[in-house]
Formats: sequence, C-alpha cells, structure tokens
Amino acid sequence: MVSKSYEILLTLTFHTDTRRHASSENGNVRVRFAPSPTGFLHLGGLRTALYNFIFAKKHGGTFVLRMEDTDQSRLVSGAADGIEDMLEWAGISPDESPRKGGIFGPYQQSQRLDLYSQAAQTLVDKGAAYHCFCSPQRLELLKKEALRSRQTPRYDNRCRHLAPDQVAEKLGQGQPHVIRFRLQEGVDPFEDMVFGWNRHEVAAVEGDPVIMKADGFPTYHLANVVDDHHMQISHVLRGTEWLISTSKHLLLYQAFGWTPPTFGHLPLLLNKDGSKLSKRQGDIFIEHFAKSGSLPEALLDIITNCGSGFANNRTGRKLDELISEFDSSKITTHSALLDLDKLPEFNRVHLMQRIEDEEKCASLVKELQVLIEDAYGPQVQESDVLHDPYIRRVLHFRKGHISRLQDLVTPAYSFLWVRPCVPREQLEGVSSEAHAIITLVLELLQRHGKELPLESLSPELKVLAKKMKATKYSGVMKFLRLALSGHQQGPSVAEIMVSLGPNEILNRLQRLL
Ligand SMILES: Nc1ncnc2c1ncn2[C@@H]1O[C@H](COP(=O)(O)OP(=O)(O)OP(=O)(O)O)[C@@H](O)[C@H]1O
Repeated sequence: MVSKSYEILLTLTFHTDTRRHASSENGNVRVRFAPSPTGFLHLGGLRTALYNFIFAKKHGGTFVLRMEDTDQSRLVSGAADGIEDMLEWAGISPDESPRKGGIFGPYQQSQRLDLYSQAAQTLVDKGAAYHCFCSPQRLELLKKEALRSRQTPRYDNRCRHLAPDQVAEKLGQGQPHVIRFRLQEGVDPFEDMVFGWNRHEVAAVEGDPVIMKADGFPTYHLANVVDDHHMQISHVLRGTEWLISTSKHLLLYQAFGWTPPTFGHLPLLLNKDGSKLSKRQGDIFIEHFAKSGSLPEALLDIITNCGSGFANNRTGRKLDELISEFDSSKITTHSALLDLDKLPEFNRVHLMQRIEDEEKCASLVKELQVLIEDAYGPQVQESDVLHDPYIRRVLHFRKGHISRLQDLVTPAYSFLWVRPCVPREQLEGVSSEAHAIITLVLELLQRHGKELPLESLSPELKVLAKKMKATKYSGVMKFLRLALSGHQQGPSVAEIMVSLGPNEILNRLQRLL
C-alpha cells in the first residue's frame, strides 16, 4: 500500500503536450476491455469499454473482451455472461471474446493458467523473480509492526536472499510458496496518452509483489502483462486507478524483454456529487437500465457527454457519430461527473430518432405491441389498436413527448388502447350541447375520410366551436378530451384525434349520442 501523498510525489508529470497518438498506427490497433467478473457491468465499466470500442473502430482496429477471473474468491456467478450480454445490448460487441473466441483465445484468464506458470518460471530462470516461502503469519506480523511504527506495510523481500540450494530444498519438501517479482530500482518514465509523462519509483515504496499465488493462480499484474503481450494488445486504455501500477507493469515487460503497449489511463465516471460509483447502487448496473426501458444509445451518449474526448458535446449523438467525432487527444485527466437526472432527456431524444427511422420504428411497434398486450390485453375492445398502422401513428404523434416506450402504457395513455368509460353526467357537466358537438365532429370526420391531417384539424375545431351557442372553445375542447380520452388533461384534442384515427373517434362518440 502506498500513501496518497507519496503517490502524488512520485508521479512526475512532464510534458502533457507531447502525447503519442495511434492515428499513425492504423490497422494494427488492438485494444481490450478486461473486467473482472466480480459483479455485473455498471456505467463506469461501460464507459471504459466504450472508449476502447470507439478507439478500435476509429483506427480500424480490433476490440477484445477478456475476462480477468483469476481471483476465484470474488467471482460472481453469471457475471461473465452478463458482462458480454450487456456489451452486445449496448451495441459495442467485441470482435474477440470468451463467447466468440478468436485467434488469441481462450479469453478467460482462468483457462490460461499454464501460460502464466510458464511466464513466472521464465522470470525465475532469468533471476527476475523468486520463490517466497514466508508464511501468512509472518506477513501479518510484518504488517502489524509497520502499522505500529506508522509505516506503510510492505514485504521486506527476505526470500530474495535465499540461496539456490535452500530454495531447492524447500521446494523438494513441498513447502507452500508464492513467486515474487524482483522490483528493480530506477524505473524509466513512460508517456501516458492522457496523463503525459509519468514514473512511479515502485521499489522505493513497495515490497516485491506476488505474481503467482500459492494456489497456482497469477495475480493481476502478471496475468495482465502476459495476456496483453500474447494477445498483441497495442493500446491499454483502462481506468485511472491503474496509473500507479503502470511502472510496475513496465518493469515486468522489461524483465521479459517484451515491447510494452501504449498506455492511456481514462478518467473515472463518478456520481454528480463526485462520489465513487458503488456496486451497492443497484441503479448503476446496465441490466437495470435495459430492463427499465433506457435505450442503449442514450446511455452511450450520456456517459460520453459528461466527460472528455470530443471537441464538442451535444445531446443525440449515436454510436457512429461518437466514433467519427472522437479524438483521443481531447481526453482530459478530469473525472466525468454523471447526472442521471438527465437520462430521461437523453432517452427522449434518442427515442425520437428511433421513431423517425423506418426500420427501427418497426421494432418499436413490435415491442409496444407486447407491452400493450401485457398491460391491457383483455381490456382491449378494438383489435385495430394492436396493429402496425395504429401503433405507428401513436408513436409519431407522441415522439418528443415520451422518454420511454413504457410511458405509453401508463394510465395517462391507457385511452389509446382501451376505450374510456365516462359517465354521461360528467360530460353534461362540461357542456349542455353534447349532441351538437358530437354531430359536428362526426360531420368533420366524414369530410376527411380515412386521414385526419393535424395541421388543418386545430383550425377546423376552432370553427366548429364557434357554432356552439352555450359552450366556449375551451369548453368544447374539454368536452372532447373527456369524451375521447377520459382525462381532463393530456395531449391536445387534435393530437388525440389524429392518434385515435377516424374509426375509433366515431366509435367513441357514437356511443354517447
Ligand atoms: N467508475 C468507473 N469509471 C470508469 N471506468 C471504470 C469505473 N470502474 C471501473 N472502471 C474500469 O472498467 C474496467 C473493468 O473494471 P472492473 O471489472 O475491475 O470493474 P470494477 O467495478 O472496478 O470491479 P472491481 O471492484 O471488482 O475491481 C477497468 O479498466 C476499470 O478501470
């Protein structure tokens, strides 16, 4: 563990303006999103996955999904599949993954254990790593002593100094052991794509880290470096929490004699008050958004809109626009503060775009059919309301007013699917000229035939209202709204009429005569 102030002291930031860019390396770009299946995908993870995806697509490269499931004690059942499902749902499908496979597979670290043991042995053979036989009790004691004297606990590297015959003897006796990496002093600075020049003198603050645990599983540091090398990852774009470990990873690359990838540490997504997104906040999981009617493109838009990486931010950006407008040199070191109260607005804009797209609208119609059946099935009196033309018309008239498809099956919109029951006395309370109003509206319907044009309907209703003796325009509108929707408030009467269509209006009004 390193104290925060020490970390800052050791982070030497030189020239942030001399960043390396991938644009010159088009074609060979391979990036990876490497989550631990210790929980389901949340908005923060999605953001980092998205930046990897965008970066890959921008440079004609490959987006790899790798499951870092070596910490067996923290695995959550179903999480690995859940993460891949949610990337698919979000439309940022990996090119290579545990499920899809690929030439560098398998893509689950738990299935690559031999590779890590061989790698660890290579380091031992080179003298860059060593077997450590210190017991958990000894390590605990070291920790307690350090804390008592107000020091940062660190391993004292005792087993570094074991003679080869001592090691052989202990191994021969089958003594439990781990493998530790021998940290070298004097690390070279590296140029991070976002944070510029950095260097962490790890050997000065940490004991030699474990790279292979007693159970034969590697730790993050080894597995990550080995896999990034073997999977030919060109750019490691990951959360800023890994910035401090990068010097350690570079020492590993050096010990193996491998060329390291380019690193870019992405700012984290935080709550709008600056607090960390917590897995205990149930509402940050992507599955929650998918189930509650958020559109994937709205989520991708809001999580990029609140951060950097683009020359300008605007609402309504779709994935192809995110890719074309992305500029990695515009990613700043500031955290991205997410205001989820704005999500309905993002969803509204993207739902409108879907409705305007012929093909996407056809899928929305199908989805809405299911929602209507579920919500109102047996109460639907007229089967036309379940058919494509009616639902499509409703979608076009309500676009821009609703932020989720589900809004259309709330009680406020039930009148679209189920005929309202309005007591005659209530209608008579609004106007004593019910018969006259209905007759005039039926005449209006006859004039128009099958289509009701919204533009001319409002002025026509005004003219119609003028013919009334005892009811003002507002009273006529109130009457019609109540008769047609059963509500006293809601969309304009003209919009209600256009949505319902002539047949349904006829049906609803004739019953009142
Ligand atoms: N709030 C966040 N904002 C941006 N990126 C994040 C956020 N949280 C995690 N990431 C990034 O997502 C990737 C996968 O992370 P990981 O699966 O370890 O998620 P995690 O929520 O941090 O889980 P754990 O607590 O188990 O480490 C990493 O690159 C990590 O840096």
